[in-house]
Amino acid sequence: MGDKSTTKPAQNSPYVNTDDNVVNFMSDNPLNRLSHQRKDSTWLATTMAKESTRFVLFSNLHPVCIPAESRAHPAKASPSKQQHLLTVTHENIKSYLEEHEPVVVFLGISSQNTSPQGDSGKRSNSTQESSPAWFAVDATAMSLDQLKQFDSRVVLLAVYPGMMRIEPTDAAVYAQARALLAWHDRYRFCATCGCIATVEDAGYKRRCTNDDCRSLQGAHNTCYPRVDPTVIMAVSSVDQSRLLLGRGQKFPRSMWSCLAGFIEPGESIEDACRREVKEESGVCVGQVKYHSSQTWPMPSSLMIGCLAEALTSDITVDKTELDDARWFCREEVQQMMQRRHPQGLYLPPKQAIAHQLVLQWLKTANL
Ligand SMILES: NC(=O)C1=CN([C@@H]2O[C@H](COP(=O)(O)OP(=O)(O)OC[C@H]3O[C@@H](n4cnc5c(N)ncnc54)[C@H](O)[C@@H]3O)[C@@H](O)[C@H]2O)C=CC1
Repeated sequence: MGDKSTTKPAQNSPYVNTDDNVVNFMSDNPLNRLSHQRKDSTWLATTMAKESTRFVLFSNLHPVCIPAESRAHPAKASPSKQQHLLTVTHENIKSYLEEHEPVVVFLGISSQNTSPQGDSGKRSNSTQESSPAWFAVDATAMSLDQLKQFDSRVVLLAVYPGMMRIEPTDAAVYAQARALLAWHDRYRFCATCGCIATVEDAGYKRRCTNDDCRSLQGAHNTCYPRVDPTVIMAVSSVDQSRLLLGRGQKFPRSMWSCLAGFIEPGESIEDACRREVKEESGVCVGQVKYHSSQTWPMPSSLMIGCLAEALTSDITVDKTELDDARWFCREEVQQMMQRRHPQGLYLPPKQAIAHQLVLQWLKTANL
């Protein structure tokens, strides 16, 4: 599906994915995950203890961040609201690890030129080593005062919209770490037999402690981190002149977005798009084309972004799912995109795949 050579749109389709490399926010992870090292406990222990190794911290699944101005080049700093993940050394958190034995997840090894930013200023000189390793730590048992001892400017970023403020260079690392820590937070017990399940494979597996448990035989999805595929689609009207947008019940009052929903077991992406749009808005959808994807670690979605064509136009809103749904003409969509809509209506920010799908629709709609 990700292979663009196999996803070329049909001739005469108005949808042409002009961006060969769609890189959404939280994509393009700069870390090499080195999955083959996850079972090597000796290597992991040695790597964790290295001076150059960096630990990112989460408290109640909120990332511990510092303002982006702390970059090495303040002149190029982003607006002050931007945040970096705080990183600390093994020396900084050794006693916390020993005392609390928190969940620790190995994230990967950074290459020298692409490592995420956001050092606390208190870590050791990592430039001596070309490829520092990165780990994520559940630091929930640390008080805010303890966290502030690493850096007095630390903040805990809320999930949404807080995480939109994470610097793009750190965003994929945040997503990887949060998705895994959120999984451990909810799956402490074996889903097959209910016994305690312990962390294995550097945080990428949980193992049931009951020797008779069926989850210990074969590949069991109860042992591995969840990824929940979720479709999100920009639905174009039959004549391509309008876009279908909806308002979720928990959305800010004036925000509209693409319709979205979880893929059900045994369902294709295309079928899920058609079902979700029909259920939520009553609109029938025909052609569905893949556009791009976005990890959405709240807690474990993989957003599969599509461009779709409606076959019908009458709308019947499912009020249990949506507050409202309606067609918007191109001019209105542009006004919403540029935040100059007369009624103050707007779209999700550029970090959300919904925004990118609408942008693509604006670029390619055949008007
Ligand atoms: N990145 C983006 O641009 C956007 C992301 N999203 C995300 O897409 C996801 C789905 O959107 P909505 O349907 O509007 O969410 P929602 O939160 O309104 O609906 C979720 C409901 O779906 C059901 N459900 C079915 N399978 C589920 C599963 N595997 N996990 C959790 N709930 C499941 C539950 O009843 C739940 O209440 C949400 O996580 C939302 O945050 C939604 C819109 C834009």
